This record gives sequence, C-alpha cells and structure tokens, in this order.
Amino acid sequence: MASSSPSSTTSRLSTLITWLLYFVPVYIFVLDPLARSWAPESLRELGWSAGLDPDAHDLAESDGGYTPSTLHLTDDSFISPDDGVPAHCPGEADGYRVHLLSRTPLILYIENFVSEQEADHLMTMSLDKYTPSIVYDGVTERVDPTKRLSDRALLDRDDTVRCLEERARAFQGWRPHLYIERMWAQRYNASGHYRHHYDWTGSLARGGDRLSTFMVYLGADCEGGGTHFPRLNRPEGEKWCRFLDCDEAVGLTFKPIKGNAIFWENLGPDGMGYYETWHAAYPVTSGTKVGLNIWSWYQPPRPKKRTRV
Ligand SMILES: O=C(O)CCC(=O)C(=O)O
Ligand SMILES: [Fe+2]
Repeated sequence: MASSSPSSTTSRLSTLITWLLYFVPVYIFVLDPLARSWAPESLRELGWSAGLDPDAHDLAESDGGYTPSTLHLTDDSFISPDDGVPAHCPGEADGYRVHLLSRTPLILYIENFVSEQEADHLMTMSLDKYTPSIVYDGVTERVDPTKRLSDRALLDRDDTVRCLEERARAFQGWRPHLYIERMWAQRYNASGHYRHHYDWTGSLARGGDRLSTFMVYLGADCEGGGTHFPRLNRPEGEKWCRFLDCDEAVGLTFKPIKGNAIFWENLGPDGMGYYETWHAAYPVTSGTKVGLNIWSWYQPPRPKKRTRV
C-alpha cells in the first residue's frame, strides 16, 4: 500500500491552513453579517437563530386544523386575536399553584388552573359540538382511530374562554408575537386515546409553530387516560406522586386531575421542536376524560422593508 510522503502531508496541511486563513475573515465579515441581516428581527430579539430548517426533522403527526403551507395567524376561525374585548370572568379560581418539573424544556405543573365552575361550564358548552378528532400528517387531515380516538369540540369565545385566553397570555408574560389558537375541548370515552406525537410541526420557517401547550384536565371521571411523556424522567420526591403515576416504568405519566394543567414549551430558543415533548394520552379504561388544549403559536413578524432615504 502506498503511504503519503512527509513532504506531501506538509503541503496538504499548508493548503488547509491557507484556506482557513481566507475563510475565517470571509465568514466573520461577510457570511455571518449577511445571515444576521436576513434573520427576522423578532427571532433575533428573542434569541432565536436564523436558518430554521423545518425539514431537518420529521414533520410531526399532530392535531389537524391548520395547514403549515398556508398559515394565517390573522384568521379568526383558527386564532383568537387579542381584540381588547373586556371579559368578565365568572367563577374564576382564586389562584393557581405552579410547580417546576423541568427547566429545559420548560415544563410546569399548574394546580387549579381552571376552577370547577369554569371546567363544568366548558364541558357543558361543548356537549352539542363534538365531532371525531382528526390527525394531520403534514399533508392530509383524517380520522384515524388507531392513532387518535376521541371527539373534539371547537369552543365559542364566550367570557370564560376569553378569560382563559388572557390567563394563558399572562402566564407567558404577554410574550410578543404569540397567538392563542382557538380552543378545543377533547373528550375520551372508554378506550379513547391519542398515540405518541409532538404538538409542534417544524413549520416556524413557513410562518409559525406551536410554541407552547397547556393541557388542561376539565373532566377526570375516569380510570386510565394519563398523559405520558416517555422521554422525561420522573422528578425525585414522593410529593410528585399526587400528580404523577409513581408506578410508571417508562418516563412519566400525569394523572388526569380536574382543574389542573400541564404547561410545556415545544420549541427551543433555536426554533427547533424539543425531542423530550413526545407525548401521548393513554387509553381511558373506564369513564370519560375531557381535556382542553390551549396552544400558543409563535409567528416571527416579517422583516421590515428597507427604504432608501
Ligand atoms: O389528552 C391528553 O392527555 C393529551 C392530549 C394531547 O396530547 C393533544 O390533544 O395534543
Ligand atoms: Fe398533544
């Protein structure tokens, strides 16, 4: 076998060093400033980087209701705009208690996020609106009971719903460029379930993605039906066994408890979806579980057009 001579190795090394000498200043003074000026302003403000490539990971199987190639976060059949209409908050809870479960991704457990009266009201108003839930694979929406067996109901924006929208905004510090999706109640009867999926879709570069999820338990008159996160570790401490199934062998499972909510962020600071947010609704074995999804979308504003002066 021929081996390279010491002099050819030295010449390759010197070619490489010469290339680096040219490339480093070109990167620092040309490529990097170009990439930064291309990045939408808001992404830079929030510490989000440019170059978001939605195809860098698989499109997640997720709830239907939108088509990432035609995102209109001004469409009020899909988004609840903050139109400043004041809402009275009938039956609002006295306050909620928050427990930190994970810092990265951010996952918080919220006790008493909705009061009993609010939960009952939302369940009653959804009763005549349920239709079979659908899944969306990035191309088509369809009913697929092997993946998701439940019914869902789009909630009218009455006072209680508007109060919850504002609660969700306030919880997230009134973060700019955040849009609350119209809310859906989701009802699982016996054997109802939702297989593992992400709530994010990798569509940020196409106009927006689900930055965060509140999974609220409105009705928990059931056996089974826990919300399972196989890629998270159960925090230490017996106290968590009030909210988590401490017999779970893989990852962690939240028990459905009426009025309580799980909040998590789906996207990291680079705009990519978190691998750890893979989750499922375990089958309900008896009774009925009702959940409420409150999704917040992040949409980077379009870069301002530069005008000559
Ligand atoms: O019902 C649950 O526990 C989870 C529901 C869910 O993940 C969803 O609707 O996206
Ligand atoms: Fe989900």
